[in-house]
Amino acid sequence: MVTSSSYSSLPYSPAVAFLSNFVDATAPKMAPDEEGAQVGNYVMGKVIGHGGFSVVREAILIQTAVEPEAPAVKVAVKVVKTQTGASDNDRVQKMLNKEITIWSQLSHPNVIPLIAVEKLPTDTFIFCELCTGGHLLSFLTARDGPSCTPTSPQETAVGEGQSRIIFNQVAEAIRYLHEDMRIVHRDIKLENILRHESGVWKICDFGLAEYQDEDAACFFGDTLVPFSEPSSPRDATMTTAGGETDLADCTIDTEDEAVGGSLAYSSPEQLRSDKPLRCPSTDVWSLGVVLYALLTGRLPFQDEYEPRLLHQILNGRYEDPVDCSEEARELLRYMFRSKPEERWRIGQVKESAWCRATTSGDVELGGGRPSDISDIFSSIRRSSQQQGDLIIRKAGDGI
Ligand SMILES: Nc1ncnc2c1ncn2[C@@H]1O[C@H](COP(=O)(O)OP(=O)(O)OP(=O)(O)O)[C@@H](O)[C@H]1O
Repeated sequence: MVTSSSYSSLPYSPAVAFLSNFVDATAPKMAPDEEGAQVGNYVMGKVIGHGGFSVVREAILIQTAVEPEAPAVKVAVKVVKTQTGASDNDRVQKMLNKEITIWSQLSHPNVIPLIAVEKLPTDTFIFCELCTGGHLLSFLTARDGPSCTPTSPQETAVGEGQSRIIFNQVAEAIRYLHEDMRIVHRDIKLENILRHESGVWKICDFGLAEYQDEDAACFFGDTLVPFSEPSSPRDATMTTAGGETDLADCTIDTEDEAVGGSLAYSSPEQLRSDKPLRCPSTDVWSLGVVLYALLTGRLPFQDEYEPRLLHQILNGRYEDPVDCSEEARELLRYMFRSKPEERWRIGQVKESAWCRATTSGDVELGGGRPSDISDIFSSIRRSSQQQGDLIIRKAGDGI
């Protein structure tokens, strides 16, 4: 009997092979990164996002594009030029390869799965699960109408119940990276947290991710520097998470490779370091910035004048969100401890009173109930498996 799996070893489905007989060989060739071009088993669709060196598009699995009865399988594809035009193109390509290596090892319901990679002479195409619900920044700003700036959320807090659902999902993704995979993300921010159509929140962008540095002084895993319980942080309207630091004490290297990530989310130890840190405490700080934005609709550390912003971060100065529960404010204080060895680890964050609490608002957000979520996760996993395991192909491998 002929089944769809009978064709799995062929580069194209029979329908595509048949249609290709009618292609005009003299027609001008389409660039592979244009809408309508075919790359691997996908047809390029519209642009849905932009990164520093990438364009992100929708793409449709070819089998589903030419077979009208089949439901269209859409994915996202990040396209990075082989020659980005940057003076340090070699470094960009090296970082891209690192991103692919790390991302391809990940498998978690709150992490966007990588599906396939196609390397052509002109571009690299990274196919991954599509999240049609936008990023967390747009989710927060959309609640306040069109007057919001595109770079920071406004005073549009989503309420503690909804914040907890979103935050617990993101924190679970970070726990998986830190504890199960020993990886640090290093670019946790609202724009890198995307909403799947099922309502589940997932992290993306592993462009700065790295394996944890087990020898680094700031790594406080079980076997190295034992975690010391911090003394109770103070409770003040303007919270200061550490002693005063003078800007002159710090080395601020402005090169991407040195600091990396977005300044408003950077930890004090990262700002003080002249090289990128590989310790999980920096992700916990950035996650604290995400939590603060969820609870208040504002970023905790923001100032148009960069030296003042650096000063706020280095001294851990933020406005205590007095309208929030004491449990939420306590969690923020421990996530914004200036000394990384005093900051809560991700496991402690997940075990905090605020994360474990339940309120009536907890079931309101799409896919919020644990039983529904696990159903969604297994169906997503099934659909990802149907699309096949990760394939990395280079030009010349029969593409
Ligand atoms: N899987 C996806 N589904 C839907 N949209 C996506 C997806 N991946 C990325 N995007 C969109 O594209 C944008 C850029 O993606 P991404 O952050 O991965 O690119 P990048 O080149 O690493 O960016 P940056 O330079 O900011 O690090 C995201 O903010 C998001 O809006």
